[in-house]
Amino acid sequence: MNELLFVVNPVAGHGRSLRVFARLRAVLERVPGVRCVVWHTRGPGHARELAERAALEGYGRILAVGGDGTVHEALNGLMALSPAARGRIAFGVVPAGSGNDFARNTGIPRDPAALATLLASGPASPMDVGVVNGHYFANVAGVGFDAEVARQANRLPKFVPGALTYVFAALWTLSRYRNAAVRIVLDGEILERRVMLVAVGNGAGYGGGMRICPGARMDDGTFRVVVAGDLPKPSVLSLLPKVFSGRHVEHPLVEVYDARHVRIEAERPLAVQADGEIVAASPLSLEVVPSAVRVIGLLGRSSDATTRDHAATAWAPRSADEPPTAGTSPAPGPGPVVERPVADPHQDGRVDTGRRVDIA
Ligand SMILES: Nc1ncnc2c1ncn2[C@@H]1O[C@H](COP(=O)(O)OP(=O)(O)OP(=O)(O)O)[C@@H](O)[C@H]1O
Repeated sequence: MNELLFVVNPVAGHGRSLRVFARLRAVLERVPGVRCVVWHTRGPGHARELAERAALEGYGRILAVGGDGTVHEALNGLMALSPAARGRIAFGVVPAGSGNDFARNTGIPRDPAALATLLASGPASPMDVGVVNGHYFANVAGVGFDAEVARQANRLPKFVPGALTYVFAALWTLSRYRNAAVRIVLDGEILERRVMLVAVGNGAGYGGGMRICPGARMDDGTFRVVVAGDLPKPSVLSLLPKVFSGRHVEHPLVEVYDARHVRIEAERPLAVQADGEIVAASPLSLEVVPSAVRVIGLLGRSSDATTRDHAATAWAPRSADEPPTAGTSPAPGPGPVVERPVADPHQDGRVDTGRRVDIA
C-alpha cells in the first residue's frame, strides 16, 4: 500500500486549503493502492512538529498542504532529522496558500488529476536547502525592503487576496523605508553598498510569483544573490512590476551573484525574512545545504525558465566536480530518479569565490 501522509494547514490560503485538499483527496482515493493519512496542524509551528513526527513514524511520502509558511515549517521539521532519515523521505506540497512560491519553484501542477499522479508516484529529486542564522528555507531569504514587506504582509487583513497582499504591503513599506548601508561577503569576496535589499535565492521567487532571484535553481548547490542597490523610490516603483518577469535585474543598480556562503552586516538592525517569515535580524549568515532533501516535483521546470535560460548563458564555467548548471542539466521532466544521498548541513565546508553574473 502506497501511504501518503498529508500535513494540512486548515487556515492556509485564507481557509481555501481545506477545499483544495478535499478535491485532491477525492481524486487520490480513486487511485488503486493509495491510502491518504491526514494530520491537521493546530497552530503556528505545528507543521514542523508533525513533519518530523511523520518521518520518525516511517512515512515515506510527506506532503505539506498549505502555502509557503507551511512548507517552511515542514521543511524545518525534516531538517531536524539525520541525513539518512531525510534521504528515505519524498517531500512534496499541495499548493493551497496565498503565495505558493515553493510549488511554483518546484513545477507543481495545479490540476488535481496531474497533481494526484505526481504525489502518488512521481519521482523525488534532491533539492538544496538554504540556512540563515539556523533557520532552514526553501525559496528566498532576504534582508531589507523585502523583509519589511513580508512583515507588513503578515499583518495585513486576511481578506486581501493572494499576490495583492504583497503589492499592498510593498507600496505601504515603500512610503516609509530607508535604504541601508551593508557589507556583504560572498564566498569571501567583500562588497560594500547602500542597498534597498539583498535577496538570497535557493529558488527564484517569493511573494506570489515575484522572480526576485531569476535563474536560481534549487538543485545547483548555490544561491543566486540579488543586490538591489541604492534605488530611489521612483525607480523602485517602476521596477516592482518587472520583478514578476525577473527583468528588474537589467537595471544598472541591481547586481546578481552566485555564492554558497553569504554574510550580511548592516548599519542598523534589519529584519531577516526566510520564505516570507521573519526569522531573525541582521547580521545574518547563510549557506546552502546541497541535496538536503528529496522533493516531489519537476525542479527543472520552475516557472522562470525563460529568464533562467537567459541568465544561464552568462554563467561562469564551473569545475568538473561542481553540480550541473542550468545550461548543462539534462532535459527536465519525469524520468529516472537521481538518487544522491542527502547532505549533512555541517559537512559542507567548501568555500568558493562569489561569481558575478551578468544578466543584461
Ligand atoms: N491551525 C492553525 N491555526 C492558525 N495558524 C496556523 C495553523 N496551522 C498553521 N498556521 C500558520 O498559518 C500561517 C500561514 O500559513 P501559510 O503560509 O502556509 O499560508 P498562506 O499565508 O496562505 O500562504 P503563503 O505563505 O504561500 O502566502 C503559517 O505561518 C502557520 O504557522
